[in-house]
Amino acid sequence: MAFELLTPDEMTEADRLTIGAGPVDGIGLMRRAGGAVADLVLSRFASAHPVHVLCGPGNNGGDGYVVARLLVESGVAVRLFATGVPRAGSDAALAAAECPVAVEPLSAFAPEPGSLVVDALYGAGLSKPLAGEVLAAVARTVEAGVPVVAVDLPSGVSGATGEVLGGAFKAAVTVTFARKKPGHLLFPGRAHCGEVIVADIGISDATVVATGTRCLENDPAWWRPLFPSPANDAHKYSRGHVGVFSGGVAATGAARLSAMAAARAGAGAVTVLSPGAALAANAAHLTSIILRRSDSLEDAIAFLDARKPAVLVYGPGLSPEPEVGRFALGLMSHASGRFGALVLDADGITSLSHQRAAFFEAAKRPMAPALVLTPHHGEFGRLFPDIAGDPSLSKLERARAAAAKANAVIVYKGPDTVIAAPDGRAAINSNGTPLLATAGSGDVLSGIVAALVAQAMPAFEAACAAVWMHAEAARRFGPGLIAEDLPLALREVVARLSV
Ligand SMILES: NC(=O)C1=CN([C@@H]2O[C@H](COP(=O)(O)OP(=O)(O)OC[C@H]3O[C@@H](n4cnc5c(N)ncnc54)[C@H](O)[C@@H]3O)[C@@H](O)[C@H]2O)[C@@H](O)CC1
Ligand SMILES: [K+]
Repeated sequence: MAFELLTPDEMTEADRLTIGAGPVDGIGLMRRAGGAVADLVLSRFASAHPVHVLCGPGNNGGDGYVVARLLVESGVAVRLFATGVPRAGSDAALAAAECPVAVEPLSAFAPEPGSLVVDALYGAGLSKPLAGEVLAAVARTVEAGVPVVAVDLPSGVSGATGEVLGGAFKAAVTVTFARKKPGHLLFPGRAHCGEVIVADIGISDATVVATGTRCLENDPAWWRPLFPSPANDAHKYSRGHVGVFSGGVAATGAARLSAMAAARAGAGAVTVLSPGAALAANAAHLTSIILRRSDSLEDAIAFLDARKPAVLVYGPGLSPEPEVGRFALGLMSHASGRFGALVLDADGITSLSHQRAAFFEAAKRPMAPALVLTPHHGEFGRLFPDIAGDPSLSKLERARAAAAKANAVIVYKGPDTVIAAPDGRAAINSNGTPLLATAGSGDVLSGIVAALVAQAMPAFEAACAAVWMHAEAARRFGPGLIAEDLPLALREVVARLSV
């Protein structure tokens, strides 16, 4: 599986294990890394003249010296600008010694029309914000508008967090090695990487696994084997029954969006649980979705006892008041034997910020339902203010910390949605689209998650699949999308996943 993401530390470990196992040594890996970048330059930027290779003092710079040598050997006009000198005896020093191109100081670098910049200043070893002549080189490159090929990462982008430290190159193409890094997928770094190409430099799949990485790029390739398909003898309830709680008379649409999405994502039966005052509003807009009155926890429990739905969705169209959170806690304490999982979204999450401790305690009880929380940034900050307020944590680390704290699968939404499980597994989504930045799209997502869990897909994989399907449906529909379009747009996505 090639979807693992390696943090810079894990990548260092992969290098170490590979070199330790032999026969390739450090300079051998560096020659392969530089060779992959040179191949890319020759195939994609054949007319670039000259190529300006910018080299830093570490191994990223070492890759740059290899690139410069190989390009010169291929007849390309190359100028090489360096900041700092590779440490004596290092692989980078060896690469520099093999490079026939004269070294000019970085301060002399000025992009020329028609040129290409190869950014080999800093990669995995970025340790502080860009400053001084490096920042000036970034500014001159942006001003000149010349294309940039970044080696491993655009200098200034943290491979671990996607943060931009001080400033960063904006690459047309980034060539990284063995596997992508979280910083290629997390914003703002992702916006600096351009197209990301992963070059094989001889680090084996087994070595990648041996680093202990527990983070994946979200992709159907690894969750599709768990994607549900109905058994030949299925009936509507065996295909998974989802219950969705509706808001009051002026806020019923969100639950219906969620319910429709659940039905389109394969739930055999979906029930909207509506306050009496909103029954008529819901009834006017529902056909295949079952409608049931529910004005109290007792009403809800009566439904659970009678129908034993697999999954409940609680949040769309509700309000952030404490009683909404108390109702969620009530559902959780009556889950055992009645329903298997609870998807909390929107104000179902915000309302619990009034009773955080009770919620976290309830989530850890042995008989608690499986939980999936789908917060956007604001909701995340309200339920997990300590985690959200810790500037040392990346979005990936925040999602993981929240998943452990709430004993829940966390879908931390955004352009770079992170899905994290309480056991430490995580995924970063990469097919997101700004088309999803539209009212009601989150309600649809919660319905998809619920439907997949109701069809017995494990919660983490279901959440990953739902996030991917949601974005894929939006992409297929295209511009003009509103949330109402998403459930029908899911049809084709489900059909393709089901073959
Ligand atoms: N054998 C290996 O380990 C391999 C490493 N590879 C390359 O090696 C890179 C990692 O090399 P390193 O660990 O040496 O790290 P880097 O080359 O990314 O940077 C480390 C050096 O830059 C300095 N530095 C970091 N940030 C700075 C800043 N903002 N301003 C000024 N100086 C700064 C550090 O003090 C250190 O001297 C990868 O990104 C990849 O390109 C590849 O060649 C594949 C094989
Ligand atoms: K770089």
